[in-house]
Amino acid sequence: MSKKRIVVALGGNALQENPKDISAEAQLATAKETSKSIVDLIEEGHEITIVHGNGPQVGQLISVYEQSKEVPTMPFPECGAMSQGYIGYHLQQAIGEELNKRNMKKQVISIITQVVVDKDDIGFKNPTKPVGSFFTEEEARILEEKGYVMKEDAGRGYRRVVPSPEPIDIVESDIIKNLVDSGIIVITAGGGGVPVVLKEDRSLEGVAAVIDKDLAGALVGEILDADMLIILTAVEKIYLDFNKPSERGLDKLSIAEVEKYIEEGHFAPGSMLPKVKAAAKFVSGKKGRIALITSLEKAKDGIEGKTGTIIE
Ligand SMILES: Nc1ncnc2c1ncn2[C@@H]1O[C@H](COP(=O)(O)OP(=O)(O)O)[C@@H](O)[C@H]1O
Ligand SMILES: NC(=O)OP(=O)(O)O
Repeated sequence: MSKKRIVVALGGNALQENPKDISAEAQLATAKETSKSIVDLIEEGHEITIVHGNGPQVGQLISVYEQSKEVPTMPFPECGAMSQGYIGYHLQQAIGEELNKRNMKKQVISIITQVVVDKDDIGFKNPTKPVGSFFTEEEARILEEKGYVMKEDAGRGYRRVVPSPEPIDIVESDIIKNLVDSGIIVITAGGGGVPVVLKEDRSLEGVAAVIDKDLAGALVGEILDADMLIILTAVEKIYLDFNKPSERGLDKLSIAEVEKYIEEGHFAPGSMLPKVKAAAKFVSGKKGRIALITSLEKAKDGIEGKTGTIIE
């Protein structure tokens, strides 16, 4: 298998394996497990850059601040940056330890990343990104009365949804490229990056939103001119008729098929839909690129073409 430049987008289960245990200890333990699969890929000789989600964490941070009577509410971009910081710290420590255990001399660093969005993005008018914990329908109705927008999330319960504008550019892109070019494992655009808008005077301003990390992963892949985007989530493959008796897994998808199946409504918004869109976007950027959607445990088999869904 030829050595590839790969962007790996880590899903929620790579960080909070059990959504009911959101403690720092549990997240660090999960990050240590996740690191084994990541370092397996590095050991194969691939150049790996990591993007990770923050949906549960950023939502939990926001609600803690909103409920506190002692401290002022912390704005969304700051909570996004905090989530990048502590998730990056867990992954950086876990991957570093796994590299040491295997006597590998590679270095790993996480970067607080700002991602530019359009202030007029349609996503600001229509919140779609699920964040925070899962609630029952009854709990969701009470939260709606407090002014939250709540939506059902792919059959798993109700979650708060927030605006999710498209990522346009990465402020730190040159630094990321230089680090990756010099062989460093970079953790970047965590939680899709802290969303910022570029003002007329060229200054940046954080905005209340959460960018989809898979779309941010596609952008990181574009900036690094990566060969492959791997989206690791809780399912081994993409399915048609997901969760229905007629469910069937897909091994390979062309861009035309992605568009057809999106049209037919096979991919849930806020979960699988942004993943297939991100994969298609990355692959459409340049001939020869491929995207893989599979589970963390199957990442190595997926790269070898043994499982997962390939988009090409
Ligand atoms: N067509 C589909 N095929 C596979 N999974 C799907 C499909 N539609 C929705 N899903 C759901 O999407 C989930 C992945 O989205 P999500 O949990 O938001 O990702 P992340 O791993 O990034 O946190 C899967 O675990 C599955 O429950
Ligand atoms: N920001 C983001 O896409 O997070 P999740 O993958 O955790 O939803």
